[in-house]
Amino acid sequence: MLGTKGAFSIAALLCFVMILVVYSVKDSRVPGVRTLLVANLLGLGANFLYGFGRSLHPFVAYEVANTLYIAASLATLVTFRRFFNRPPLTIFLVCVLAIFLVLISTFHYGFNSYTARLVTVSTYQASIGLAIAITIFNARDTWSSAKYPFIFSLSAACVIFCGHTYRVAQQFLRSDAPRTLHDATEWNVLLIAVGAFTFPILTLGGLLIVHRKMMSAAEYAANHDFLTGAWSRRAFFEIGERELTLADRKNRKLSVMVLDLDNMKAINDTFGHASGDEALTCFVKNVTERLRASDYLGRFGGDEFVVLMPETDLPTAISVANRLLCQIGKSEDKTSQNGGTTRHPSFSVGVACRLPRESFQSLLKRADVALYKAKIEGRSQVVASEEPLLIS
Ligand SMILES: Nc1nc2c(ncn2[C@@H]2O[C@H](COP(=O)(O)OP(=O)(O)OP(=O)(O)O)[C@@H](O)[C@H]2O)c(=O)[nH]1
Repeated sequence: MLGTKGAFSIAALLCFVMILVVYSVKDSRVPGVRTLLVANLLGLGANFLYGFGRSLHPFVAYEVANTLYIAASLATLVTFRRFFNRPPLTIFLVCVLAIFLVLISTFHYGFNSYTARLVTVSTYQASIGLAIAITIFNARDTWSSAKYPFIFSLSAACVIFCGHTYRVAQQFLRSDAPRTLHDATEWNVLLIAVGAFTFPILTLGGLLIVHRKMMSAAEYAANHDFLTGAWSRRAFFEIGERELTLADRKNRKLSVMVLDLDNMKAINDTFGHASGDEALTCFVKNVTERLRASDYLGRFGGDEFVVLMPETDLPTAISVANRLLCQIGKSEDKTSQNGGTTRHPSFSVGVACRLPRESFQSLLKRADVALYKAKIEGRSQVVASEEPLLIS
């Protein structure tokens, strides 16, 4: 049967392995990774001292070991709060650590009681397990479609809460409750093993979350334009083909509009490239705010954008384009927060509604031809295409 020293040694080894793995994602830019690294360093020290510190000075065996353990779990809590952009509550947690240290010293030097120390440590650990579980649960709206890393971590935090609560209860209920940390009764070893192993397991959950966040960031970068956040050309085509199939199946209309900012070159040449960038970003934000949630705005390149409007016929698409032009294209240039001026260039729009069995490329081409007409007819206007083109 595994003894308590064996359990602490394995837990220390697991923390060491976790350090090596977490270190490999330290440059992932996911907030919380460095705190997770610190948590495992502290956990490694705590488990080592719990296992072998009794041969050292009592202050190291009791105060230092317990403080490292609690600091490790506080750092884990901060990690999970950072994962979900919650404030780390550093000052509050430092106060918790100080109170803990005072209590442990009191139950060591003032009134030497193993039970009192056990209750203190396990109550803290149960509270931290609960706090981590609540943090993960409260952020469920931000869990991506792949929920596994979040459910895994939530379960590990719940096991920590239940395990430590059970340990405290058993200390009062059982006649053979342990009198020292290294008491070799089966249930003492079992509970210590559960407590010691769940933190590396929680780290594993954290790593799964980091991995998920890295994948989400990569997916976002591949599918969105870096400057404006609009859908990338590639993603827009994928969405277009999907919506086209859907429109066919449900026998619904599908419209697109191609929007091109007027005289962007003049803005860049007169006010600088940064001003041009800001005009593009501002344009996307303004258009997005005025579209339905079911519409898609993509950047096709330069100052040309495309909007895909499912379930929209031509008259509706034209009125949407005119509304956008009226509300955004005719806005005055505004003084921005940093004292500069945000340019609101006007734009030209080509609109097309899908003809029966028409391909997505042909639909886009017709809208593009209509845009060209709008440009040569004087810009800042909407032109609709009704002519089918012979493109398959
Ligand atoms: N600042 C900035 N400018 C861009 C970006 N992409 C394209 N442009 C500029 O947008 C301009 C696009 O030129 P065109 O569409 O040919 O012409 P235009 O000046 O907008 O004039 P019309 O479209 O004919 O009204 C070029 O000067 C590009 O340098 C970008 O990401 N940032």
